Amino acid sequence: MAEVARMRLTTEEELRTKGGEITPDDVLGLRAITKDYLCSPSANIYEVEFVKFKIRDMDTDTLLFEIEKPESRDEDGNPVKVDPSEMARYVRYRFSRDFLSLKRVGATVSFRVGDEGVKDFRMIERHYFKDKLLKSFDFVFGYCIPGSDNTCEHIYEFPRLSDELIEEMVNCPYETRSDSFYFADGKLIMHNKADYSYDA
Ligand SMILES: CCCCCCCCCCCCCC(=O)O
Repeated sequence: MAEVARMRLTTEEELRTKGGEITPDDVLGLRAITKDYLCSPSANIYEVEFVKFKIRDMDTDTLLFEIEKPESRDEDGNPVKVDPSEMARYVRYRFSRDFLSLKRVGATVSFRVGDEGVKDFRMIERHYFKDKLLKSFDFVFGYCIPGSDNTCEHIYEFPRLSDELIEEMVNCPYETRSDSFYFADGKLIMHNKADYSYDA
């Protein structure tokens, strides 16, 4: 509670016009899903490239979702670097109602970084239903060495959702949304969005 009271509230409009870099504290102050991206794909100066993502229910070790990017190759069969501006920044997930009763979900992400090391790589991901903030996650990847392939799993501890809220979320597909903000050395370098339905 004390932490929330100390937090500086921010708005998307304010961050869009503030000038300079967007910081973790800036996005932690947001109380609504953003309408647009807070940085352009070209802000990804470290050429971070996500190549694989999977999530599992940690209590039963059941795989819930998995996606792997097929590697692009040139005519000689050599891997081709993907232009960051070509990477999808928006993902739509369709889960069943049961997903909302899970307690802990493990998300394993594999990513490459370019020729420069990434200091303090961190993701802040904020989940909303309509205009309500459900939970904000803060995952630290730490330092990534130049040219490295990295894989790590972070744990989403689910918030407790009332039966009424679950019912509403199931009945309002894609009105549950998230903003994923990625920082390197305290500066915003990537912003991805997702939306969710729970009626599969
Ligand atoms: C229902 C509130 C808690 C939500 C926790 C959801 C965990 C979902 C994991 C998938 C997040 C992927 C985000 C993305 O693709 O950018």
